[in-house]
Amino acid sequence: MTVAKTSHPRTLYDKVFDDHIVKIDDSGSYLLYIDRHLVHEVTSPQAFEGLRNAGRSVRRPDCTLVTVDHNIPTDSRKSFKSIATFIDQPDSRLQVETLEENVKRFRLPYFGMADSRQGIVHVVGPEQGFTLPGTTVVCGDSHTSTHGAFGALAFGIGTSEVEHVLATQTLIQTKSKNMRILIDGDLAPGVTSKDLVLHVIGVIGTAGGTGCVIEFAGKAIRDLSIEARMSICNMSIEAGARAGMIQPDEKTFEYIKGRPLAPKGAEWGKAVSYWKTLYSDDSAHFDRQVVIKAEDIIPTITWGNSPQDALPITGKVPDPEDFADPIVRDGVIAALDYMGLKPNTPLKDIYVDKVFIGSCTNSRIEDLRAAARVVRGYRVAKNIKRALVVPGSGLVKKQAEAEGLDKIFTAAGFEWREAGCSMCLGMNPDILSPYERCASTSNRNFRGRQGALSRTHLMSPVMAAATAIIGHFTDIRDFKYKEGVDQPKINIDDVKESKLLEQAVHDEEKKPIAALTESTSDAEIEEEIEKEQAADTGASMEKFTVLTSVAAPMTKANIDTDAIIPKQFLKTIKRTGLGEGLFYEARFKKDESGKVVPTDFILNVEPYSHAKILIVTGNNFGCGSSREHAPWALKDFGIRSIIAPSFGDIFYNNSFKNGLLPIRVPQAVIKEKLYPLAVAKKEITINLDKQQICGSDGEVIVDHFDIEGFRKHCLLNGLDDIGITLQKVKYIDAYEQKRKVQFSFLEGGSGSIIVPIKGTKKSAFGVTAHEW
Ligand SMILES: CC(C)[C@H](C(=O)O)[C@@H](O)C(=O)O
Ligand code: SF4
Repeated sequence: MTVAKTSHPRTLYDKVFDDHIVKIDDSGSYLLYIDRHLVHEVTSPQAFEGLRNAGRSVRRPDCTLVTVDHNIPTDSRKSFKSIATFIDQPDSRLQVETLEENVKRFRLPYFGMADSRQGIVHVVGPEQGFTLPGTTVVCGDSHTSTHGAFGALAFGIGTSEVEHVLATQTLIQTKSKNMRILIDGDLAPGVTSKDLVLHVIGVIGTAGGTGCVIEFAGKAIRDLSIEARMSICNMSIEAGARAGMIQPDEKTFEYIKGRPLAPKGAEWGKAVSYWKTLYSDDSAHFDRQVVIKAEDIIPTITWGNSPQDALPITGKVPDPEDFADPIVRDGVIAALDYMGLKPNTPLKDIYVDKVFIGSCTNSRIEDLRAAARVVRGYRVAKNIKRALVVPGSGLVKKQAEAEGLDKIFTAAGFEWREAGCSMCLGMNPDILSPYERCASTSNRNFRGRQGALSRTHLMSPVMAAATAIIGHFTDIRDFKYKEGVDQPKINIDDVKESKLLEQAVHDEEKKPIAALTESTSDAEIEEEIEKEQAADTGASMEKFTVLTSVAAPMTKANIDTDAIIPKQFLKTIKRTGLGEGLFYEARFKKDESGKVVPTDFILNVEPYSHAKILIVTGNNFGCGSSREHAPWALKDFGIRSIIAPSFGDIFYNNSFKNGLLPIRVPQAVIKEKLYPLAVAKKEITINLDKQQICGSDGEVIVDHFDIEGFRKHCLLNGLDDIGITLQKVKYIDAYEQKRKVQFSFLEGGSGSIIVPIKGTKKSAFGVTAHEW
């Protein structure tokens, strides 16, 4: 374990980072130990396949926790028997079944659909006490940033990195910059942490936190509950940050205490002593600081297709005429057109069709309580076609039912669903129809996110609930709550929550093992393991040396990974064949007869349909979701390099793992030199070794672009970084030995959860993860 550098003042992020360094590479990249790895069905199949192909195993099942969330229907599970009979959509079913196969094959702690503890990964981790202060937490999901609310360093990773963590329990990382957002003062009544984070993103923009870990600090943050803090860190990814963090405090410790996977007995005291050291020192250096007055924030909603399109509810739909920059103006025109909005319409005059209360941002018990208080005694407005409440986990659902919230919602005309991601991105059947407008408590309003041509407006649970009742966007501060004694009761009782958690552990341990997907027998698994272990180890990646091609020009900013590869293509369990889905919504449309036909999108036009390079003038290419399907789709289409002023952090990382070279070039150089060449259909040449970009006549356009040494080395030589890390296994062993002593309270992890495997040799009732 590298000794923490204590000689100079450090930030919270610096401290957690330092405590996880396994090894610093000669090129300056860090091998970081990962304490907690959450896994779901969408981003893991290809990672497990990679392990199997290389004969590798999961290094720390006890640091791993698996659940299903994205693909599962949210219908009642009263008649649930198995995935095979419950999930109708074949590709969703295959993804969940594949996860169950992998859980069996690698003996991993798992909350399946029959387990009351199943839910959205980012709700389940904290709820179980798996997420702890000062830990490194990762998941193949961009909203892993949620867990930073506990003072954890938590970030989303791509599938190649999921595989890396499964195999090595480490990740190769570079150090991010430190950014602090200070929110002083008090939030006004009716203003929630969701308004706060939407306001922040409105101020700093979706690229505002690029390259940084943001620490949220100040009185307004300290005053928030832990669940409210989670909503803030959750959306730090929408601000472009690698992660969001909040200093852990007494409220944090109180929240964690007694949760099933939290440290117990003497380990608890040891943990708290360490957690109390996790704060930014007084004179610690922040590369960037933004100060916001809490009093300036009023209930906020979004109007466009980027979370930065946030406005106070008292505002009006923007007018393109007010924007001088042509890229921004065109973006506003396109967003208004997509969203079906007229400039200068007061936001409060906009009617909606559907309301969604759920997602990893706002589906916890406090969110549901707050929304229930709004709807109590009312009925949803006549124009509302559907209003859904989707609790974040089975246990949140039980808790809400114990408090009577479900009755309040159903009496008002809401549907009360089972836990999952649901209409946040509609990988399950919960979607909007084309042109439907939704008031949503989720975190992304990208085009097509909630269904093809869907229109999403982000807001807090109380604002969404009030919209459902009034029928159009409403300022919650003007809303008349019905608090009278004649109203249905909400029985808030926090004691019940810990009882429910305890009870769930007890019940689930006693239950007969749920029937997991059974297509592979245990004997077959054993045979497979032997074969795989005898197989060759070490995968490799396509080399990148010199690339010459025409380049396809694009001008948009904030091209998100939902646009690069929409959700319907995420249901594959393979890495290949995704080229067909690349920029699907922009590349294809339906003609009058309903036939799908190509549009005049740049990649459909010769010679760009054969371009190997993309040149993008707008900032923040690849922002949003962690889906590695985005670089897979680009690669499958034939693209090998993207040149842009800036990139989404996770997309940038994921590209390198797939032999794709993202190059950051100043916007002015792109606009003045590279873009004109692309438009003129001239070839350009990228030389990775020289770090140069040249024009078709050999003229040097970019003399020296930046790329980190380690990444360059891997790309030039086509090296698989899992193989490289495994050569350093003695350092990982040494770190783990020291961790056992210094951070003994992290041992155990998810190890006490019974792995639901029927008929294994170990026990007829399953095995606990630590036995393996
Ligand atoms: C499926 C997953 C890769 C994705 C993410 O990383 O965010 C999803 O959770 C989302 O919200 O778009
Ligand atoms: S953002 Fe939505 S889809 Fe992604 S993990 Fe959260 S709830 Fe699931």
